[in-house]
Parts: sequence; C-alpha cells; structure tokens
Amino acid sequence: MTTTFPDKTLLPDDTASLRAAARFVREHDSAALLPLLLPGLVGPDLQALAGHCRFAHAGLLLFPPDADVLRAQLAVCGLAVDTPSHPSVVVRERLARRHGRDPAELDVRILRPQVPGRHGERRAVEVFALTVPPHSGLEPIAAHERAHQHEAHLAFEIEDPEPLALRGLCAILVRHGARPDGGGYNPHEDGTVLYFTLPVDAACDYGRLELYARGDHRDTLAAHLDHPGHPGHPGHSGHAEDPYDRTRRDGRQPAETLLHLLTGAWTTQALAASARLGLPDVMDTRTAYRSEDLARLTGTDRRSLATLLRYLAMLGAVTQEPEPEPEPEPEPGQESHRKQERFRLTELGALLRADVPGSMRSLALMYGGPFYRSFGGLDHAVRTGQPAFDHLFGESHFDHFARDPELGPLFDQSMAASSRMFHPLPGHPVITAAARAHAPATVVDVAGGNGELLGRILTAHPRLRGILLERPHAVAAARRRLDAAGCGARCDYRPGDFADVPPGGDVYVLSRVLHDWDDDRCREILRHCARAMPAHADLLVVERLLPADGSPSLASAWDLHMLCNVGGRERRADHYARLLADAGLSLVGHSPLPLDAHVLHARKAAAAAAGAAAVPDPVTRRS
Ligand SMILES: C[S@@+](CC[C@H](N)C(=O)[O-])C[C@H]1O[C@@H](n2cnc3c(N)ncnc32)[C@H](O)[C@@H]1O
Repeated sequence: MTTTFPDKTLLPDDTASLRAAARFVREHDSAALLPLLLPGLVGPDLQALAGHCRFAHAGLLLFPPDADVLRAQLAVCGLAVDTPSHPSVVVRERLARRHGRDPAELDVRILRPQVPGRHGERRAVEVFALTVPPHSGLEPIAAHERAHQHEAHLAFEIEDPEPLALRGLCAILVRHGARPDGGGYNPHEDGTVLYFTLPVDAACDYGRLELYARGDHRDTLAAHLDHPGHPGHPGHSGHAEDPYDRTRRDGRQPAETLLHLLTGAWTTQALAASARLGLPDVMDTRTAYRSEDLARLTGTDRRSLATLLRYLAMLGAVTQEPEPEPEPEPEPGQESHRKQERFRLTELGALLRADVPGSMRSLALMYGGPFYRSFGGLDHAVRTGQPAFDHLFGESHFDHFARDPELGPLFDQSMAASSRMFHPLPGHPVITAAARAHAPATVVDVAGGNGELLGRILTAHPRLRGILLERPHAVAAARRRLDAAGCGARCDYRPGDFADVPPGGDVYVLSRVLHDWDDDRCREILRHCARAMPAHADLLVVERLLPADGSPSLASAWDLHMLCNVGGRERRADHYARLLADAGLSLVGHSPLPLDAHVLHARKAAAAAAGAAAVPDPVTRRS
C-alpha cells in the first residue's frame, strides 16, 4: 500500500507509528498502564489515579503531504474517521514556537479515529497532522519531530473532574516524577488539558501524559503552569537544580513513599477508631463542627480528638474548615474558641456512619478489629502456610464468629458492605434467561450469607424463586433480610453444610465462597454443587480474579487477607477452570463486576460439550 504514497521515504514511518499507537490503545488498560508510566506508583496513589482517570487515547503527530494521503494512511491502519478534521491551535503554536516559524505557515489538523479497548472501552488515537507538501520547506520540521516525538502522548480523561480531586491527582503525578509541561483551556470543547512530561525511567515509548478534564478548571491550570517544575517557571532549570530531579537523585521519593506505606496501619486504626467512637454518626456533610462540640458529643478528650480529626482530614474522611475570625479575649475562666478547628464530614467519611445506605462501618470494625489483630501474625502465616487468625484465636474465623453474638452479625454486615459488586448480577444473562423461563425457575444461593445477593436477584425478578443454604446461625439474618426486601415468601432456607446443596435448582450461585478454601475443599464444594445440578442448570461463581499479567488488582490485596485470616486464596481464571473441570463442570466464560470482582459462568461439562449452553456469557466466552 505504501507504494501509492508520493513520498516513499517518509510515509512508511508515519504509518508504522500510527499502527503502533492503535495497537497500544487496544492493548492497555488504565490500571495496568499507570505504573508503567510512573514507576514506583503503588498503593493508595495508584488506586486514586486508577479510580479517577480513564485511559482515553494515544496521540501522535503525522506529516502527510495532503488530506487524501492522510485518509489513505488511516485506512491502511484500519482506522475509520467519521467526523471531519478540525484545526489544532495548541499544537500549531507549539510547533511554531519550537521551530521559529509563523503559525500561519503551519496547517495542523486533528482527528480522533475510535479504537476500542480489549473489553470494548471507548478510546481513540488522537492524530495531529501537519500538512507537509513536497518542497514546502517544512520537511526539516517533520524530520526533527519524527526523531524526537515531542507530541506523542498518552491521555487520561478524568471521569468526575471535581476541582479538589483534580489538584490531588496532579499532585500525585508530580510526586511520582511527572513534570508539569503546559496545558490550556479549550472553550470550543469546554475542556481543560494539563500536560506532564513523564519520568525518564517510564517503561514506555511515550514521553508525555495528558490529563483531560471536562469543564473550565482555570484555577488548577494556573497552579499547573506556575508549578516550579514547569519549564517556563522562573525557578525551573532543566538540569541539576530541577526540584523533581533532585528528589529523585537523593532517593527522597522512595523513602517518602515507604514512610507513607509504613503508616498504613494508622490509616486503618484512625478510620476504625472513629467508627468505634461514633464520630461520623454525630457529624454530617453539610455542617462544620468545632472539635470541642464533637468531643462533647462523643465523650472524648478535645485535644486528642482534634489530633484524630486532623489525620482524618489528611485521609479525606473529613475536611478542615478555615478557622473563624478571632473573637474578643474571653472572660477570665472562659476558654477561648479562637484556636478551635472546625470539621465537616466528607462523602467518604459519611460511609462510616451506621445509618447510611451502603454503610461500610461494619467493614471498618472488622478490618480494624479481629482481622487487624490477626494481621499482626502475617509472618506466621507466611512461614507456616497456616492462617494467623487460627493461630491467634485458636479456631477458624467462621467458628469464632459463629459463637460470638456480636461478631457473627458484624461479619455478615461487613460482607454486605462490599455488595456493590453484586449490582450487575440480576441482569446477568443466566439470571434473566431463568426469569423468562416458561416454568418459574429457582436460584440456589450456596452459602448465601445474609441473603444480600439473593434478595437483589429475587427483587429484580418477581417470577424467580430462591433457596438459601447457610450455616444454621446465619440463616436467621438471611430470613430477616429477604423478608424486609418483600421476597421472603418466594424463598426457602436450608440450614446446613456444603454437603446439603439442594438438588433441582435452575441456577446455582457460589458467591465469595471458594476463595475461603484450599483447592481440595473447593473441589469438594464444587462436586456437591455438580451432584445437585440438573443437566440444564447453570452455576455462577462470584470471586475476585488475580490478573494473568500481574497488573494491580484488589484481588492481590484480598489474596493476602485470605492467606492471613481465612486460609483460602484468590485465584486466576484458569485456576478456577481447572477446579471446575475436576468437579465435572466446565467454565463457559467470565465477565467483570465492580470492585475488581468477576462472575464466572459454568455448566456441567457434558452439557457444555453438547453445546447446550443456550445462555451466552456477556463478555468472555471460553468455548
Ligand atoms: C465469605 S462469606 C460469603 C457470603 C455470601 N455468599 C456473600 O457473597 O456475601 C462465606 C459464607 O460461607 C459460609 N460457610 C462457611 N462454612 C460453611 C459450610 N461448611 N457450609 C455452608 N456455608 C458455610 C459462611 O457462613 C459465610 O456466610
């Protein structure tokens, strides 16, 4: 194809770059890409960036002689453009400045052909095209830009560009070695662009990163352009005096990062202690309270509570409001309010209240309580392969919680606190097919906990019936949950053990059960299910999957939690496939759920082999 291009010496390079950009966009995910761009990015900083920034496009600059050749180049790379190109002012001016040209000489167009990600994510390649007609005198610009790739960049769109969050994300990038490098507000798109130069040890060929935030964020933009690391800043020098380079050279950055990580236990305890003290319950997101009033309401020491509140402000659970204007000197014997700080609960902190939908208070009490204690024995778990919890408490956490009238219900509530992962499940094709079946179908939730998931499924599908199998002590809570949801009359309860999985159901569910056990016990549980399942039945397994490529995932954190506290483990999809196969079941596919969870769809091996899998998996079919 390249032989049809007029300038054969230059065009194949551009086409190769274009192809590489499209491949890059297709193959990379936000969470996996960020640590490549910012080596050393881990923990809460990685989570914050990955949680807010969506990998949106890879950008590059091309040099076609005219619009027809550009179209041909895009077509060769399989890129379709269905919107007309429009002029790019920012890149044109940058090129003019860099090469000492009059901007009017340069025709730079911008196009954004769509390139969906591996899982259909909305993405694009952003193509800037500087028209370089033969003998135009612009060839040296093209040669220089090809060699240096100044405009090649990766762009992340901020999903929810709230000003404070935007500044926080910029600060994280800078902390991890990215250097502010220009930006602008585009009134035509009503969007703010912030550019950063990536650190030299970034593990990718792109040297720049773009943050794109919808809306007008000129305050943040001003701070960004005025940042001492910015090339245009008076304090900036491109070599030894650059503050970020100095930080990197003397090793302060890894030490600061490590310090931050080492204090992780303080974070857990600050949040758990505030929940135990009922602090979020006496606050709200609209009112700023004086620490003295909060101390009175929680029965705590004012000075100490203020210390805790300031730390919680660092974590984003509360905000610290400006101190009020100085008041007149107090009368003798009266305490001054001059130094009284005021604190307001944030939306994040409000999740620690007991009375809010989706409350995570119980999770805070579990992770800051018994599980916190057993994490102190992590080295024992790693040394012996046995759970630290059992070593410390003398019994498994299931047995320990079952005997404790407070911890048992607290554990059930804490499981429900991350039930956001269940949100898409009532719409899973297996469930909707069962709901549409001619005869009313039955969903069997094996070890269904407090009935949260079954309640959601039955509420969404009034024709479905349910059976919940649980250990006897947990059944009462499940009954209350399903009664409260108004679907108790369509549900039966089986107090019992995994060996008691009831036969004759249409859909079987094993949610967050297999990760509690070692492989042998998993095979046993799956065999109980397989034995009970009629030939046509489907099995849905909800678990976090360890990524096959080692990319960061909450599954890695919970893998450690399982090792330390439960004696189970998180697994990769292929590991589950093998366990299922050992029990005579076949993994049909899996699809993602919120909070890094997945739902795996399995059938009896014979049924799957006979092609009886009438219900497709929504994302990944394995066969
Ligand atoms: C991690 S919880 C998951 C609960 C629920 N499926 C969910 O996703 O929220 C594991 C459940 O397994 C139950 N379980 C533990 N041992 C069991 C056994 N031998 N037979 C039946 N259920 C058991 C526990 O009571 C607990 O509710």
